Amino acid sequence: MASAPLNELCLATLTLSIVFLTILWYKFTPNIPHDQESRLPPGPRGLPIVGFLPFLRSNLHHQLTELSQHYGPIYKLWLGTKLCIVLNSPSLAKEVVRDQDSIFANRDPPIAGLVGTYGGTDISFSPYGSYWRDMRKLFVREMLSNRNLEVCYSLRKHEVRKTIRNVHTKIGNPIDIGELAFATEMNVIMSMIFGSNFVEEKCRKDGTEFRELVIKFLQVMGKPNISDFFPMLARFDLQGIQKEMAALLKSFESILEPAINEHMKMLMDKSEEIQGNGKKDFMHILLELMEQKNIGKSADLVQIKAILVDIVIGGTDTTITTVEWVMAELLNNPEIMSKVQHELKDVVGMNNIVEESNLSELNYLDAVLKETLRLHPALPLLLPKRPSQSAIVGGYTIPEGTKVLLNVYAIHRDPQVWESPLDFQPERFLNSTNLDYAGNNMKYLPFGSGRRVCAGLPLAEKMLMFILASLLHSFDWKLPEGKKIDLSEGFGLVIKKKERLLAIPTLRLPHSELYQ
Ligand code: HEM
Repeated sequence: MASAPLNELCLATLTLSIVFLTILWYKFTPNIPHDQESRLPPGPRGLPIVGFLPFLRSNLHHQLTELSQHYGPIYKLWLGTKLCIVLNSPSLAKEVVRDQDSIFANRDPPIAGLVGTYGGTDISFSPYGSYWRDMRKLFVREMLSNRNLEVCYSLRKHEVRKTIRNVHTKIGNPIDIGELAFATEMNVIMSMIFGSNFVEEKCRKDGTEFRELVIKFLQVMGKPNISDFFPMLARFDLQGIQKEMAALLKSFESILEPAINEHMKMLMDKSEEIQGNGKKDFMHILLELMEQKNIGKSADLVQIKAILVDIVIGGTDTTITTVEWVMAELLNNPEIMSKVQHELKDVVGMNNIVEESNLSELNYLDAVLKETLRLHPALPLLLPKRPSQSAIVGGYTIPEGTKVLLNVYAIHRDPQVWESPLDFQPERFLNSTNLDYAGNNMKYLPFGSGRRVCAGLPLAEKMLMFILASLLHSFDWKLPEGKKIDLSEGFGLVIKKKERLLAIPTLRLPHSELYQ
């Protein structure tokens, strides 16, 4: 008996909620003009109000690839009040990142992404325009200039050698490859940003904690958030995602702020240490440029911190995930691993350690890396785009403000584009002249293409090749007894292996001093 009023209450609440949501839906669903609506691409029918949202799965890129088999290379999904259009072919990619790049260079960041980047004041999520252009120029031309990358080689070498020494102490024991790659990449990035002292003091102490933080940051950013699909609900933060992201950003700041402050002080004191040998770390370049531009003081700091989020969070997880996938594919394909090591023996020699000058000669390893990024692109849907005006793509209308996903995962595995697309065959990259990372060939886009192509590409390529060549030249690797490779994927903005990869190293080089 007592449950009857409760049921009535539930029913009333439910009815009211439906009425409320219906009103909101009508009020906030973008008003697409009738002539445009009839020219939208096809797509699955969702439910009223929520659209396709209840049917989304956690491995979104798989699901979107399956949908392209039903609805064709361009289709639409209504996700709450948000219209989302997915592109799944090289010719459609060309229309967007080549023919109409200036319209599609705008981003559609998730709300968690905005919270995690101080309102999108970083490079990745800032809208297309002069602010983004200045920030990107500063990063690409100043921080990642050829000269600066050359000058920083000693830092990269120092960290990679440290990793080799570390593995040497664990010969015969299982090593977590992701953890190893993380420590190396993070130390390199941190020393390039703050100088090597910071790495010794800080990263060493908080290494594991920091890794968890980086992983969590990208997981939270990739979580489906009701606020993104019903923006009018964002203020309620119903899933607590915005709050969680704000807390993660605070933890990130607590690690970086002392170093930023120290640099500011050093710059103000014009200390010898920083002036000296032309070897400026990123922080120094950033602070100097900000000072030259006379941007207001508080704006400076926010911009600096936002750029650091891109480099530290965006740059490291993509790189280490890729190292992990390469090693997993090589352990799964021993004959390919042996070809890589043969090449290392020929190019580097068994009495030498890998130097960055060797990397351009390692054609087979380069092909292995490219093939891995074909099958396992770290960002399989790139970063979402939002056209700044309505456009026609594939003969269909894409209205202004739509979320546009370029499904690189589908393109990279399309049997009409690649022969035996699911097989791991590095040879397919050996004699191809235009399958590079710059996004010139629309069938291969692991770093995106057009104006918003990955800004960290020169550093990413150097680091990936250097870490992999060094690990594979110094050691032989095998799986722990009885273990099989599991190539299934986890969930998040960056697609990682579901299971951590453990592998056992044995010595490969003849002289112990090559491990010092
Ligand atoms: C394996 C390593 C990496 C992969 C696969 C990767 C991939 C990508 C992709 C797919 C995009 C989006 C492109 C688009 O939407 O068209 C991107 C953007 C970006 N990446 Fe990377 N990335 C990697 C490493 C790095 C590193 C090491 C850094 C920095 C040090 C970096 C910094 C950035 C930035 C700043 C953007 C935003 C560019 C913009 O919006 O203008 N990435 N990356």
